Amino acid sequence: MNHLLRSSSPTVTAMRVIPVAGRDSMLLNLCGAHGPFFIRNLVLLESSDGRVGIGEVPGGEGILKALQKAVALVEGSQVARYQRTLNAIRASHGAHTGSMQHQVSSAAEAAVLRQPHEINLRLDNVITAVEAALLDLLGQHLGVPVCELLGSGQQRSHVPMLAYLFYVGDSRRTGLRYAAQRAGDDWYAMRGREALTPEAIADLADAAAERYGFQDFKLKGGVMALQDELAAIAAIKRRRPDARCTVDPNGAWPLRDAIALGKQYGHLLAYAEDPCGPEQGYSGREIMAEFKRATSVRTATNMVATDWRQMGHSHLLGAVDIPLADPHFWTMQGSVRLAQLCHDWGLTWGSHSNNHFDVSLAMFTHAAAAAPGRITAIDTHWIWQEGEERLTRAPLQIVDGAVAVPSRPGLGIEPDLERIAAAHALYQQVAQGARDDAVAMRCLFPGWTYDPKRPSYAR
Ligand SMILES: O=C([O-])[C@@H](O)[C@@H](O)[C@H](O)[C@@H](O)C(=O)[O-]
Ligand SMILES: [Mg+2]
Repeated sequence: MNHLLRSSSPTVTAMRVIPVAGRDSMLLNLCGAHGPFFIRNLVLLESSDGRVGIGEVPGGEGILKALQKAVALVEGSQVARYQRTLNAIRASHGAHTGSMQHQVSSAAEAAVLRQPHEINLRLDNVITAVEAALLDLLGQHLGVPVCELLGSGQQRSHVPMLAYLFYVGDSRRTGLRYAAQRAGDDWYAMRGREALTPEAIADLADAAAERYGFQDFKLKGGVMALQDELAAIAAIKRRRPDARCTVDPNGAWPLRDAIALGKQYGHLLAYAEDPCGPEQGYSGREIMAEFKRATSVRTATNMVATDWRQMGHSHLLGAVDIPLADPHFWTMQGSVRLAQLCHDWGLTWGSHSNNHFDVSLAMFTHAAAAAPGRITAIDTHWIWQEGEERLTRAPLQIVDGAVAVPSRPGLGIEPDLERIAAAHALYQQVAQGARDDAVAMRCLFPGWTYDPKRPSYAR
């Protein structure tokens, strides 16, 4: 490198890694139930021109430690040379430049059965946290929004989001510290109350649509019997015939049943997300391809095409129409690169999500804003936190089912340091290591264990 190059780039003067926690409802999934708190990791960068850049990624010790290890590589670096800094972090983990597959968890962790929400935890989460914060700083320095620095630049003014619906357990029966349940029929009251039937799911869809204007709906499945989850979709469609609906059982449905019901009810679905997973020695990609061929239902995934190598296999098999390229594990740049490929190859880009704060909402928004062509409404868990949680002064808003892309420079958000300190204090009080959704489920069903092929609640 030529050290004599003159650069007007600001430098990073300080990097802080801050684990934070927020409150959640008792959302059910294949792995159990969300506990009363979720955790995330934040990166805050200060620059020599007096600015602050921010990034947010999943919580957990592995990512936290890897981010702390990156501090020495980030501090003192030039903001405009962010690629060089990201490559240095990759190299410090033994990854090649641009490699997408290194895990940050230990070999021992990798050896145990990985649950759906663990599949996407890897070095790219670490890269993304720093990448987002550096792009935020660079955008502010140059006076342009982050989406204009990604791929071929900004492609849309609004990003469509979907209503991510969950069956909700009765948190009062758990003895855990969930927020008190409220009376009323607006979204904020309903999101904390039990919802276990098709009509209750349709009520949630109505309340979410009323509050945020959604036209797209996703039900987290793997909880009830397959036909009951499709009955919940049918209940939404009865009330909203034009709704675009999908269901995501995280690969739990046996292929035979999924094909039989997919043929009967597939017309209700805009696409099916990870309907099936590995079976009888065949990979999830092979089984998904069989499902698709047999039912003609389009498929989406955040489980079987989660990096470039898997994408290659998936494409050769014709397994997936909609890769859900969450920037938190594809990186912001990687996610947009995949969006460009989807556009050129006739696939549809979308994004997966996990519980997140409003920093991630901005990150999703900028990545999706830079995705060319027709995209599918992207996942966000934000509706389960919106109104009570925030780490920025003015979170982006979901209006008419979409977020307007901010025209302010960088990510277009302003960190609220007091709220961040409070979320960190909560983390210190409640964090219990890695996410384990079995804990809350065992409060309802003592001795409950995860089974990737059995619904978690209706057993
Ligand atoms: O929040 C959840 O329970 C979801 O199941 C999440 O963990 C998944 O990673 C994700 O949303 C998905 O689409 O599979
Ligand atoms: Mg999914």
